[in-house]
Amino acid sequence: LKVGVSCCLQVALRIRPLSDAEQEEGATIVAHRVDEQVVVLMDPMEDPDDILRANRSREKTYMFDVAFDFSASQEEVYRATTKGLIEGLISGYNATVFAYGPTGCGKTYTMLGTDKEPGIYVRTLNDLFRAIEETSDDMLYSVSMSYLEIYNEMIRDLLNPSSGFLDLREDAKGVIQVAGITEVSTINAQEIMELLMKGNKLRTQEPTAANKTSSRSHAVLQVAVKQQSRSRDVLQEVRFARLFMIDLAGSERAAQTQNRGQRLKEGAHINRSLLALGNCINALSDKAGNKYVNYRDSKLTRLLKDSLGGNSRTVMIAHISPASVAFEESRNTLTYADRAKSIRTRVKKNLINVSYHIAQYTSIISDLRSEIQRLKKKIADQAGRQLNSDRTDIRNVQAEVQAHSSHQSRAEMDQLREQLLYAFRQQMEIRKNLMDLENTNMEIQIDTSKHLLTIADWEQERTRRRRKWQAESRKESVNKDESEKDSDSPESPPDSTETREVAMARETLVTLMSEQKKIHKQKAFLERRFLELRDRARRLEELLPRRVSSEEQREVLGLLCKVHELEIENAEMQSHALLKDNVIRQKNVVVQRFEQYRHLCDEIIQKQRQFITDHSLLVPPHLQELYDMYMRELDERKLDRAMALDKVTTRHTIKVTIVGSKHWFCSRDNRVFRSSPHARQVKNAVMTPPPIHINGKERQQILKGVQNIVVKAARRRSKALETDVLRLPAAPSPLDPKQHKSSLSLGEAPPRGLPMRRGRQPSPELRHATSDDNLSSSTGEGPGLQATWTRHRNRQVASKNQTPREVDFEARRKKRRSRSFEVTGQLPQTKSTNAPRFRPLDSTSDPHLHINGQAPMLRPHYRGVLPLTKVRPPHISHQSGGPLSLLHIKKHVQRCQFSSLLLPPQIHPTTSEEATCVSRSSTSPRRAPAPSAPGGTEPALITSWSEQIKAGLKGLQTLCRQRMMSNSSIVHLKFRALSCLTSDVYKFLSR
Ligand SMILES: Nc1ncnc2c1ncn2[C@@H]1O[C@H](COP(=O)(O)OP(=O)(O)OP(=O)(O)O)[C@@H](O)[C@H]1O
Repeated sequence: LKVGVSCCLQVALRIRPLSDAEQEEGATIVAHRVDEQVVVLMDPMEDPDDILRANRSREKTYMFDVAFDFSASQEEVYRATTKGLIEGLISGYNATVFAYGPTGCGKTYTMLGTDKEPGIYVRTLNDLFRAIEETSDDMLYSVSMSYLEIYNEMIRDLLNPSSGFLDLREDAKGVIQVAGITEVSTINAQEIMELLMKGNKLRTQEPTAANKTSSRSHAVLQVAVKQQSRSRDVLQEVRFARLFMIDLAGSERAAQTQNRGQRLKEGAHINRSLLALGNCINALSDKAGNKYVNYRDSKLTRLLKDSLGGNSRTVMIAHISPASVAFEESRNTLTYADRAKSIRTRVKKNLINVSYHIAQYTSIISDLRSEIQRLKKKIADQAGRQLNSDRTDIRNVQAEVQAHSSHQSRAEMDQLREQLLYAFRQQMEIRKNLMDLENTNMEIQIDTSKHLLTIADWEQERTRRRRKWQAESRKESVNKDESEKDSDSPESPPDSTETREVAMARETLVTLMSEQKKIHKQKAFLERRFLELRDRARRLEELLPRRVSSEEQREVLGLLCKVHELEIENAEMQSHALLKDNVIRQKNVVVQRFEQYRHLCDEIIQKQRQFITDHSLLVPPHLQELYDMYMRELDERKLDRAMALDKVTTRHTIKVTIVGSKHWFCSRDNRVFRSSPHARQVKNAVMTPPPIHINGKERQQILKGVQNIVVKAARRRSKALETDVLRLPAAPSPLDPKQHKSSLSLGEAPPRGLPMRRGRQPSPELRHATSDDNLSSSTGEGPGLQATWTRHRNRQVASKNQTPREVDFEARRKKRRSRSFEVTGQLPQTKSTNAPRFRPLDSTSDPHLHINGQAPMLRPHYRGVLPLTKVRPPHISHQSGGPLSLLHIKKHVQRCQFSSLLLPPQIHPTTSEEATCVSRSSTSPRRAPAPSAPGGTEPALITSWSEQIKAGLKGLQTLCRQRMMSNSSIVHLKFRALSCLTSDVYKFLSR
């Protein structure tokens, strides 16, 4: 807030016409307007024959800023009192207009008026909105309005009476506010008038003997105006101001109003608050300024605090009746009004300066300005010194001639200086405009890319949906015969109508394009103009040495030029800084997108992993390897470091969340083989997830009635295992280390029909599979075979150590998760012939699963399992996707320099020999070909995750190509790798 200017409270007086009642009473006119400012009040009780009082004046004269009598129109009153406040209001000056006077003297008439003769409220608002409209091309306004009444010392919202009584509060700046008042934002005069009329009807009005439509409350209309420039500037000024328009209740004498009961009580309150107002006026008008101003005596004075003694231009319109019968009231009113004239308020403009991110630019410019000022002063001093020397050497003719010539040269130099300054100023102006244009252009570009992204996202989504629909309808058409097709027509294609957001994005794009064109034109024009001006300035600079005689002058002008050059250079630098800033902002948008996808990737990988763990699915070695690599990547915070690097570069905060408690890890039993040092390291670094507690009730529920499902599931799984083994390639010879190594990959699995691992003990996996199939063998089905695929440790342990209760619990848990189990107790038809998905017996060895608050007896063999609550039930569908090949993955992984991170296999060899082979081969990345898909189905959920990831990354790739992505390229590539991993998991699951 700027320092205020002291100004006096303006006081106007209005004398209403004699009312019918007064005429009937035979009252005479005692109040006369003498001229525009002077009013005379005559005492009707004076007896001209009273000799004792003969020398006393019969009349009292009052002078106000303006005075009106019965002949004054509403328009005249408004023009002379309030109109002038509007300009100040929109420039940021608070204003108050209040009508004061005894009851029935015309306050409401002046403020509200009638339909035919509207009062100050309407006229002010009309003019305010007109003024706003006139300047709305350059300025941006927001206007809000509230309307309240103070009735019996209680504040009521006239725009929302149901809000009850409101309180007055003082904000941090000491401005009085009405807490919870309704503020209507509009710049429509008609709308405001309607609200006003509505509010006024709610105002407490009762007929009294003195006035048929006596207002029993003080009505306060508050209009708040906020204004700021539309054009973006280095320093943006926001101006705000409040206008109070107050129609006070009239002071009254009980005898005159003949009020009783409620009216009398109202009158007492009105008089009390008016007395408080009078006291404040007295105190404020005290010439010595010693009196304490007690605003706190009434709500009215608290509300008027700023209007009376603070930051406001205030107009008081005092009202009196001209009738002799109202002499006393008129005299009191005139006395108070007269006193109020000497009240001074300190008005200041309410300004907030909003500086933008180019604040540094402002400071440089202001420094340069002060430098220019200093130079100007130097020139002026020099001229002054010259003048003085002229005077002293008046007798010296030679000096006279010199003076003459120096005067001439000074004039010339002044002219030159003016021209130079003008040229420089214009150059600066153009530079500034160019910067603004550049800034706007950048913002448009950012907006454009955002909208393009919205459209691209939508189009990708549409394509995805279409493809899905096409695949489904193809499948349907294969399954259904013709007659069925006729009766049950296929689903309609997915809705491809654009969303509102996309339509709006397209519309906005068109507008942005045209804006951009306009900006380009303006820029070209300004650049041409700038070049012209620069040439002109250079020509002037060249003239300098010839025109300027004094060396000092030349030096000064040279400096001036230098300063301007620097100024321009600075402006250019700032312009470049802005440009860079905008580029960074653009990049940041892309990085943020990457971040989103990274989280998505993490989530998918973990959920898929959880899925694998829960259902004890077999994990091919190369996938396990990739997964371990992913875990290491997470543990070593590599991605986060890359993100941090990007953060530093872009100076933007990108939230990078480490998966934290979701870290989980699967290791082999040390009794069977020794993990590599790195694996141990990773294992040690893995965080343990919180244990899962299952309450007794739930456990009981779980235990009940799932045995059948367990048996059925096991049977089906065994069948499926059999099928899988038939599809697996031949196993290598156990004696050949190379082949041992290769045996870990599916490509070198035993040939179809060959017995597994002859001449050696079955691997734990195999043993496990066999033991697993104990259940199925009990149903008369043969054991399933599983050779080289990694199986979860816990499965083995579970089969040995699990109690029936735990088994039952797990089966129950599975049941909850699998819809197909729930409905039929069997796997769906299409799945039953394929790889097993659900292993009800396997997951109960989860070390973190506490039943009845007790830790399980088993030692955990893998640490960290996602909490059960994180796992979603797999939604079964029959759609196949196109997973990326392993080669493809490797390509990307190598490109990202992941190859060095492809650590020795966590691929779970089944014997110590195998472990040796593995450790030997640990330095080279696996080259296992992608397993041939046995064909089958995958849960739709996983399909959609993978598709989302792929589609998203594809979009990002395109985006990266379009933009400068150097800073984010690492992150990008890593995301690619993550995506590949996810795809592989997906691919695996789809078997
Ligand atoms: N200047 C005027 N010209 C014509 N009629 C007027 C004028 N001033 C007041 N009146 C009339 O006088 C009557 C009383 O006026 P008004 O209700 O405005 O008084 P008031 O001061 O608001 O009274 P209260 O304090 O009791 O509300 C109204 O009927 C109004 O129309």
